[in-house]
Amino acid sequence: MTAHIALEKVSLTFAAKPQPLTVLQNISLALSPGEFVVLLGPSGCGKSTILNLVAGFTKPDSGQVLAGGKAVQQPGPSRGMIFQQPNLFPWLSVLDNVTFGPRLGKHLKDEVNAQALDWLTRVGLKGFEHHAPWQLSGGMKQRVALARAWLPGPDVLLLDEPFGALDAQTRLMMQELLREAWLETRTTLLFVTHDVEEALFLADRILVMSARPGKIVEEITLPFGRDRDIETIAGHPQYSDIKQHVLHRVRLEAKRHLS
Ligand SMILES: Nc1ncnc2c1ncn2[C@@H]1O[C@H](COP(=O)(O)OP(=O)(O)OP(=O)(O)O)[C@@H](O)[C@H]1O
Repeated sequence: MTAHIALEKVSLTFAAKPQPLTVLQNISLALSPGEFVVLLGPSGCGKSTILNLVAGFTKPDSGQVLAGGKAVQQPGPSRGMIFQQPNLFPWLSVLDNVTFGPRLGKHLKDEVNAQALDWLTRVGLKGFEHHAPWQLSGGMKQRVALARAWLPGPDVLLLDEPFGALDAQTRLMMQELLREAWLETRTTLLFVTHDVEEALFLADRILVMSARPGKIVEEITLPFGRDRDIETIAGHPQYSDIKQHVLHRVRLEAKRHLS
């Protein structure tokens, strides 16, 4: 199958002081259409930089970044991004936050509003469309961000530690919500986290990165199936071994980073 997203021999050095900083060196990776891939790796190894490259915010010094077989030239609605902070406009209602992008593109207001209400219902925010962001909890704000990212029907969603600031209970609910929306839409997801359990629950495949300059040092395809459940996954016969292995690998790379 043709890769939906690909980095081919990508290198990137930032012009930093006192010396340039090589963040990625000759890194390659590929995601199939509809795949859910999680990136794990030490702080500063270049995970967000990879998302920024795929989003089109940054360009590589060498190598290629491809989406749907074409070189990524600039950001576009087919590649959405969700950050740790929901970044909502405080002066706009929930509905206006969700519809902001499509309305800028002069899409029909009634049609966009109907789709936005549909997404707000899916993320459990029916009845909150006229609330202001300050009237919402952190988890509710991140639900708005999910609805906003999914509204334009992106082919790819890039998620940069989207649940990192949430409490454990809310995080679990958001993970389940994300999986449901992903299974329904078949969007290709590239998700960055530091949380190994989160990676195990969410991913089809985990990519472990080395310390900077970041490379993929291990790839683990999870055997849990797509129809998994947060309450039963830990009972899978391979869960403990895989968790231990991934934890060990991630800690090893983090130690290398510090030594
Ligand atoms: N635009 C930039 N200019 C200069 N340096 C940058 C720029 N963007 C990122 N960096 C540096 O590149 C390195 C990699 O950053 P990146 O955010 O990709 O790491 P990360 O793996 O996502 O880290 P974390 O897990 O801590 O979020 C860091 O040292 C960062 O300071």
